[in-house]
Amino acid sequence: MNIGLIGCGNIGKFLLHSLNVDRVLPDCRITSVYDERQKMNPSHLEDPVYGVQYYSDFEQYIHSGIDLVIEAANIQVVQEVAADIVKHRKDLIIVSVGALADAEFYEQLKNLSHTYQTKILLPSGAIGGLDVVRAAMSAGKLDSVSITTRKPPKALSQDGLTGEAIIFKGSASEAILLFPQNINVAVILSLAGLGCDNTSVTIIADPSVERNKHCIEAKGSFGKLTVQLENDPMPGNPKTSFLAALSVLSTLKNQHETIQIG
Ligand SMILES: NC(=O)C1=CN([C@@H]2O[C@H](COP(=O)(O)OP(=O)(O)OC[C@H]3O[C@@H](n4cnc5c(N)ncnc54)[C@H](OP(=O)(O)O)[C@@H]3O)[C@@H](O)[C@H]2O)C=CC1
Ligand SMILES: O=C([O-])CC(=O)C(=O)O
Repeated sequence: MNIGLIGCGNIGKFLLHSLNVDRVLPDCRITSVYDERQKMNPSHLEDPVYGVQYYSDFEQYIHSGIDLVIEAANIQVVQEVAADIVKHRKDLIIVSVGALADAEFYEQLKNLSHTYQTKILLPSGAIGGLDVVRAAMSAGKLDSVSITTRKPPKALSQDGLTGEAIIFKGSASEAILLFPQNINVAVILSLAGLGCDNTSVTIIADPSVERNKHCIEAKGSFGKLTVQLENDPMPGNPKTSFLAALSVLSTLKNQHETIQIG
């Protein structure tokens, strides 16, 4: 499978290395990278390290023989290109899932993926427990869902703190507007469960932690779920957990499995 990538930051570079150098999924290879900000002429450039071509022209990129696109850039990029990707009948993995907190945009993409018979895949990212939340939700057995995220101050632009500080308390809808690079996890949790307006979020900057910690709690007539994660951050971006990058590989791998677990 030929993959198109958008976003060559921490997650993107990890994917390039894992898929094109380590060949962890031998059938999958990133062949094309898109960044419309790069005004190149000619509009594509070959990368000798990863063997990919870079495109700043969307039409050339989307017609470069790719089967699926992975977005690992930011929410704005999802808003700008996701619909066009689906309209070109390419499957799409969205990592900046915060873009889908906009219910109208979410519905638009859902309808397009139905019309154009494509799949939009949303990795679990830096958290777990979504299987339980979805299962409870599917029969209306879910009453409340919350996530408490605790990160080192530098990840939240709160350098200089000497003690822990709650920097946000509210809904996932509000959280993703204020912390678009830090709380995509709250949006995927919301999409699995009660929606962005009904999922509670607390964000704490804590100088005593080095890992990104997420605590998910869900309650309903199914019982109670508590998931605690202590994620190592990506080396180049303290905001982003390594698990988020791994979850993209897992999503890719899962696509081809005939037996689906969970
Ligand atoms: N779902 C989840 O659980 C998680 C989601 N995320 C989200 O995943 C995304 C990627 O994370 P991460 O790799 O750590 O982020 P980085 O900031 O390290 O990388 C983002 C990359 O996207 C590039 N970029 C920005 N604008 C464009 C554009 N218009 N076209 C193409 N590329 C562009 C940036 O380039 P430049 O630096 O030159 O601007 C940068 O290289 C982020 O949105 C992050 O918030 C992260 C962790 C968990
Ligand atoms: O990687 C993490 O721990 C969470 C994160 O940045 C996000 O959800 O945006």
